[in-house]
Amino acid sequence: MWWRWSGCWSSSWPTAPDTRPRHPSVTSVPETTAVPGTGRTPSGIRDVPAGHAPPDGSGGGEPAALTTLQLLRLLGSGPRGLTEEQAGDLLVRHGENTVPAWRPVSWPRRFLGSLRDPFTTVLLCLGLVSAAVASWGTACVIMVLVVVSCVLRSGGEHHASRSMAALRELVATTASVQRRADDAAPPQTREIPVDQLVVGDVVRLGPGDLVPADLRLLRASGLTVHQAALTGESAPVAKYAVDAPSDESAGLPEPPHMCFQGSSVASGSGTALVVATGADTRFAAYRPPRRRAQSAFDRSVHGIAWTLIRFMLIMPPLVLMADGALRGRGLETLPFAVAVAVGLTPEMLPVIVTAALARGAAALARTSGVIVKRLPALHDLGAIDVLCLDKTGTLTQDRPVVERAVDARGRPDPDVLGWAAVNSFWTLELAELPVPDSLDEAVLEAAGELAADPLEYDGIAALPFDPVRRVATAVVRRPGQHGTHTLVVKGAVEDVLDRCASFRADGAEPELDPATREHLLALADRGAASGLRLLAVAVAERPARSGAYTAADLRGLTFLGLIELRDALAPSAAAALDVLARRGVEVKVLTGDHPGTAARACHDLGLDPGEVLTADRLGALSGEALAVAVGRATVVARCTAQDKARIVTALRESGRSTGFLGDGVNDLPALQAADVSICPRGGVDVAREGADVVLAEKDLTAIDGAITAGRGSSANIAAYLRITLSSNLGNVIAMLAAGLLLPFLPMLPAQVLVQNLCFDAAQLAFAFDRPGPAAMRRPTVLRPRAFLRFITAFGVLNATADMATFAVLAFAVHTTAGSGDPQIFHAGWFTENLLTQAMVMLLLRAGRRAAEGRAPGPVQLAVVALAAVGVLLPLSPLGPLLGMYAPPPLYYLLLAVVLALYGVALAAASARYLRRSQGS
Ligand SMILES: Nc1ncnc2c1ncn2[C@@H]1O[C@H](COP(=O)(O)OP(=O)(O)OP(=O)(O)O)[C@@H](O)[C@H]1O
Repeated sequence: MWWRWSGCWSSSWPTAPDTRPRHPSVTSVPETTAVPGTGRTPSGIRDVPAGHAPPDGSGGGEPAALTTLQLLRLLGSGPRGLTEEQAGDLLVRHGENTVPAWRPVSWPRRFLGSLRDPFTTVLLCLGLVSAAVASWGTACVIMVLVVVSCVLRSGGEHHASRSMAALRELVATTASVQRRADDAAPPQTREIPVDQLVVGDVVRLGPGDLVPADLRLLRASGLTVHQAALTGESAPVAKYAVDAPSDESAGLPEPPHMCFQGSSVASGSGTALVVATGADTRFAAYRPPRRRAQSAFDRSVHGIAWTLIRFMLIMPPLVLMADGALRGRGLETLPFAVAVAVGLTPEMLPVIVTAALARGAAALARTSGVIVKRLPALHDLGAIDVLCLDKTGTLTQDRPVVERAVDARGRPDPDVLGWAAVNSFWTLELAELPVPDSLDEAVLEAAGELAADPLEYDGIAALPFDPVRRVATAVVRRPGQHGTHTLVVKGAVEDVLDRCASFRADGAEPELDPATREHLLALADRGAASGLRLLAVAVAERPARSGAYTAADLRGLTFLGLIELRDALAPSAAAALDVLARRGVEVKVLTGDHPGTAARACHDLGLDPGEVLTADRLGALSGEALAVAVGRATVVARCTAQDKARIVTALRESGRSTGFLGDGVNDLPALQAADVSICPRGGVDVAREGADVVLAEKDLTAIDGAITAGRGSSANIAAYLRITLSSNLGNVIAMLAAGLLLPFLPMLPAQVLVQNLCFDAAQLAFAFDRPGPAAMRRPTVLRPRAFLRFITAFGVLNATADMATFAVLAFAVHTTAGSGDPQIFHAGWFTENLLTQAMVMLLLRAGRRAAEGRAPGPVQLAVVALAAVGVLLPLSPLGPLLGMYAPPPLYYLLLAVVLALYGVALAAASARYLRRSQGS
């Protein structure tokens, strides 16, 4: 059955390209077939595989300058492609088609790279200062901190990048290659991983494909490519096959008959010969760095980090000056001042960020098949508060079925379906599209049931569907009518009507006046309002000609009627939309489809469509005005790729954290513009390759899972930052105060640093924590002001507990020992610091938890370990080594009271903070 396309289209396409009638094409982008012929003598080609020199000894030349025949002979290939054996040999000899810059970074390089982290740099500087004043103990402990944090960080990143690479393999791009089992066998088209391509392979290109290597076109139909990555030019560029290139065209920087790796197909299709792979491609030579704008979360974390670094840098001179002025101490205080600055550093931040993200991404891949290709995108996912998506396949199943075909009067008319099938069949056939469009499949399926046969016509030329023009055109010859060509056009109702001058009704073809046009649009609106998808069909007769057809020929058409298709709603969409709304994520549908169809789909899924906008009404708006207009709407219909990108950009610039879910070539600019780009695994190559997150299926439920995982990781990182910084700040305030009040240093530098090491180790638990449901309810945003308020408030509370401990310690030591022994003071304070830190970890974390009734496993364990070290270390043999002697029992008793009071204050403050932050 000719209308059953699935399978036969992608796996084996026998010999159609060589046997079908071929003609120049329909638009400014002509269909071209490079028939091998003769041309200039080649003069030296770079990429010729060894052993593939032309038998005529013609040497070589630039692939762009040779004739097709010369090039094929030079590469030992042919229009039917290589044999599997030849391809295998070439792969072994010349290696895989991968760009060297993409090879993974080794662990030692990562280790060196982690030394460039700002916190590490500051620590190293402080270590050097300590060494310069011969404070070797401090310098050694700082070095241990640096090495531990770099090993953990580079190890974590290395592990994360290896698992990411393994995950990326699952969504690796493939190329459609034409190969033969042996010399005598017919060519078979099959998908192979892009890295398996070799020079001489013949590949097929279709809309959305990434150009997998440097290629010379053998045939092309309406082919345009985006080559912005190579040239910076954002508009698609026409490409066509040329058999014998002129000097002028071959000498162009981007010859029209060559496609280069790094570009992608915007529309049309082509068959091409691979002329360079891997390191020999142009892309490998000048791949421009693609820097992404920092996400809001990254910006907040960096902002906080730099504030701390400034604070750390002013800390040692400040301590020195204050100590000098008030206590008359000199440079001997420097190691202590350095240790205080080190105590402020959240040096585990990069480690915890990487570990939390990698863990979240791995769990997501394991549980729902969602692959996060760029690790920080997991944060961005957690932060999105607006999700833009297309309609087809997201809200609907993308399995349209023709409901009926009607003429201009709205009466059933099988002829309309017959012409639509002619259009679908010949556009698919002549354009050699690797994957048929679902609307075309539906039309062919329905027409097959009516026994309509497009093969009665001869296909002449075709221009496949173009999302900007929104029409597809086939030029055919009716049986026996050699002097006439028939243009058969189908597409979006408004776009087809714009090209019509008359309409067919009751056997006549009256002029299409404005009133009839309005009437036909209203007919379409009624169909759309009941949720139907619509295709308008029109034809025109033209005298036969051999020259190319252009877009200008698509006018003066006769409107035939409409095809109405029903695309059932996706079963899980309604529930997923509801969950997204409850998570505080606003959904916006940006579609190329009819406004009525999109609004009805939203309505049926329980998403209030409100006022439905069409992209042409937004044309004049930009920036803030556009964001306001789009902010109010749920559906924007009739969007082109550029409209979708403008809308996403406007939302982002208005401060919304924006995600975009799309899978087609017309979604590409919007995917690039979004904070997080999400694409299903079945999306076109270029969309999938550029996406931050790849879903197993185009399913909104999976997005909810991904958002939850993102919020979980971000919540852990935010909790780490809040807890660490507030208790570090508290300790630093208390140490400075004690330093000024006491006749001796409140803690020795080595004690400060050991205490810091214990804190750091315990806080690693945050990377493995499971935040409670409260963290999942809203987008995770770190608001720096609120954040600073938090750390100041809790820091002061912590410092108050510390100061109370001084008093207690002084009292206990004085009553029992009769003197203020610094070693006992140090031990007492060490214990108190670690115990308060453990309490902060437990209470600030469990404050949220307790309300939700779940116990935090890893954090709880870390808290117990930290408390145990705090109590036992000064009592152990290590205590005296670090300059600490056991405080009297009375101290522990009084400390318990202080801690109990601190615990109550902390729990109350934390509950108040929770109430306020949940209310805001
Ligand atoms: N193969 C095709 N041939 C002719 N017309 C088509 C074809 N595919 C789509 N159209 C028309 O173009 C319009 C816009 O299609 P487009 O692919 O841009 O958006 P969509 O897939 O319907 O929506 P979404 O962007 O939500 O996925 C459709 O409403 C339809 O009328």
